[in-house]
Amino acid sequence: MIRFEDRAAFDRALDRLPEPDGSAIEASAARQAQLTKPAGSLGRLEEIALFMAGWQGRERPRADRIRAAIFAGNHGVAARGISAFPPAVTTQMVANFQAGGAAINALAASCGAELSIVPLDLDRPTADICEAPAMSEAECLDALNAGAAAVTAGTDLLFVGEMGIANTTPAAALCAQSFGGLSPDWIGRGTGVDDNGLARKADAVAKALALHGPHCTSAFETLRRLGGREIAAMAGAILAARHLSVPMLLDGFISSAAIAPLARDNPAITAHCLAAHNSAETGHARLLQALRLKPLLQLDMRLGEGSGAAVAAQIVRSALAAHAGMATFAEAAVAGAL
Ligand SMILES: Cc1cc2ncn([C@H]3O[C@H](COP(=O)(O)O)[C@@H](O)[C@H]3O)c2cc1C
Ligand SMILES: O=C(O)c1cccnc1
Repeated sequence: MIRFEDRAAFDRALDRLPEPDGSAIEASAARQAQLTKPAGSLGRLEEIALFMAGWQGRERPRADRIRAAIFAGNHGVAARGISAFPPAVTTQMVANFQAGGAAINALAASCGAELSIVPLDLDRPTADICEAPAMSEAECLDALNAGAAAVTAGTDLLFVGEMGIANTTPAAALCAQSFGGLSPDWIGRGTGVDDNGLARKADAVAKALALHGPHCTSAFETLRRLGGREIAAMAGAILAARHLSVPMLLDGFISSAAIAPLARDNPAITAHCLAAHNSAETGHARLLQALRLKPLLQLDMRLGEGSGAAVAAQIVRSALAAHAGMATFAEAAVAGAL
């Protein structure tokens, strides 16, 4: 298991990222070239198979052990009227996850993922990012480590998700801080705020950036000041997964925003991640471009919880089923290309 002892350990882990297993990728590509289909005809399914081969270190990667971790946190900035729902919904939805009644329960079961729910100090919202850093150094480290603790070596595929009323606002702030651009580019309606709510979000992001921007000199500091516990937990899980060579699916706007400050410091952090889908939330398409990730799906989803990743996991399973299960030209006695 990975644990970040202090912020310097987190910085070091982000600085020294392991690479995928090149020989497994080569072996997998050699097998792919022999399968009974025109070269390239399975399109991105072929890329996915090689991606998974590299991180799993095997010619025929598997999708038997899929795990999902959903992190939940509450946000002080929610008091600014920036969500269409009250903050109490975070805790209520955690109970719903635990009872099996949320979208992610159904979708995780459908893709065969083992789901863990990780509530993070729900009775202690983070500070309002317009007034103070969201978290102390110790709180941020705890959240990063809660994420890291959810990652198990030998997992075939991992995805992370979140629940935290108001968290599209810190997510927008993280994007603006990490990649620049105008705040409105990163601000969307989240759970469905009206125009006044949208204006309050823009105001909150502008205030937070003015207060913290000059101090956001590292990924850790950016997450600590502008993020939230569930967001830092997703970042910790992403970095830990990299060090345990576990391939990942990123979900929507918020899970992609969690990796943004890491990518700002070390763009190579995205190499073990596939982007599951392009969320309907404003800013996600721009964010995926900045991360240089091409989403697998465009389903107009905008839920979070890891829901888009659970659907995309089905695509990964299909890719690996074809790669492992198809006959070669020789085995099937089919003539190869002229
Ligand atoms: C019932 C319900 C279930 C959810 N599941 C995920 N979210 C999503 O909506 C929230 C972010 O949007 P905003 O910034 O507008 O609050 C997060 O909790 C996110 O996971 C939900 C929201 C609600 C209301
Ligand atoms: O894309 C997401 O992750 C998202 C969008 C809106 C609300 N909650 C989550």
